[in-house]
Amino acid sequence: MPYAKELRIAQLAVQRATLLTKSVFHTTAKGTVSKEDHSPVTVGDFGAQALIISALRHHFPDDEIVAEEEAAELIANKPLSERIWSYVQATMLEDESAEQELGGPIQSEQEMLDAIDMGKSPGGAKGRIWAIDPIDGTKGFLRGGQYAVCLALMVDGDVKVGVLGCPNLPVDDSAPLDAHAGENQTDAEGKGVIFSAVLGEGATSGALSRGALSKEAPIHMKPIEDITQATFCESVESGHSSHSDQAAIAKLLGITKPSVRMDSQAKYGSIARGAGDLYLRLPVRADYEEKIWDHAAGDLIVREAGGEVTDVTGKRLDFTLGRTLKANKGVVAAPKAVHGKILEAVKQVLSSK
Ligand SMILES: Nc1ncnc2c1ncn2[C@@H]1O[C@H](COP(=O)(O)O)[C@@H](O)[C@H]1OP(=O)(O)O
Ligand SMILES: [Mg+2]
Repeated sequence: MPYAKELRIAQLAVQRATLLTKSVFHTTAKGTVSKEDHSPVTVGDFGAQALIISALRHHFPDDEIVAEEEAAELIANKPLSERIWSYVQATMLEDESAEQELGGPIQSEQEMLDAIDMGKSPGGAKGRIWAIDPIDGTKGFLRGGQYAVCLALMVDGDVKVGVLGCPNLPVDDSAPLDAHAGENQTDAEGKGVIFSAVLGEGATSGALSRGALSKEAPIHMKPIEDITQATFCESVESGHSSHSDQAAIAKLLGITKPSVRMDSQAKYGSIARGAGDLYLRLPVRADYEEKIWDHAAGDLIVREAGGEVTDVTGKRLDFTLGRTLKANKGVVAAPKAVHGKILEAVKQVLSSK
């Protein structure tokens, strides 16, 4: 299979980084990390980014990396840096050979800071570029709801590999999404899934456990026979996408079920496995540029599961323009067969504003 090594390393790196975010969440819940500047998001974001970059550097030293965080804040804040370092040191895959495969643990706090700072690539249309979002869905993470650890490889602007670690989604692909999918899912029975895709090779899901990664199963979007029965996913945050425009589109399509609100790229994974049908992300602010790390993995996973992903004008997401999707506005993701129909409704609602 093409990109087999990249896929394997990406999956293990996401698995390990996800473990760190979970342990930060749990320690925080017990009150250990409580000061403002040691917020669980900050600690989890930096720690997960360090772990992912160190694995990528070990295997693919010449690749570029686009990641959300920079180390400057930590260099100016020693207690915060030490706090993150303690989590990074304590996080290891249970499967020892997999841990070794990732290049083993980071050796020092300085090495951790150096790793964090290797995510400053400007991105672009040429070469091999990884995009990392160590904790996508910050608000969901804090609520104990949905968040995702996201990693994608682009080659000459084309997403080739995408991996999403979603620790609070059900393992079972056929578990229906309900309106509470985004709430307090932490450590509920049977939670934790890793979605993966390689361009041209399909998309899969598997259990995201502490131990060796389980065998994965192919996933597919659900064929929609009657659009009025569709379930659509949207952000929890009304500042990230327009709930009112999305409601108007649903109404125009005759959809009567309430939307399922959840944070992060868990939305892409959920529709890719057929648990939901559509993902609508209508812009709130005309000047917001979506970040490549917020979409690269999800875009590929949905397309490889039989879906189509465009912006609100019908253009494919364009990952060649740097760290943001500056040529796109919003996201419309749906099974191929109905995407055109959804897009018509999107255009109609937007033009009537
Ligand atoms: N105005 C905005 N429009 C769309 N997305 C936004 C906006 N502001 C922030 N975001 C991004 O939305 C992502 C979360 O999406 P979701 O609502 O689907 O969970 C975050 O990565 C966040 O970026 P940031 O990390 O810079 O805050
Ligand atoms: Mg994000």
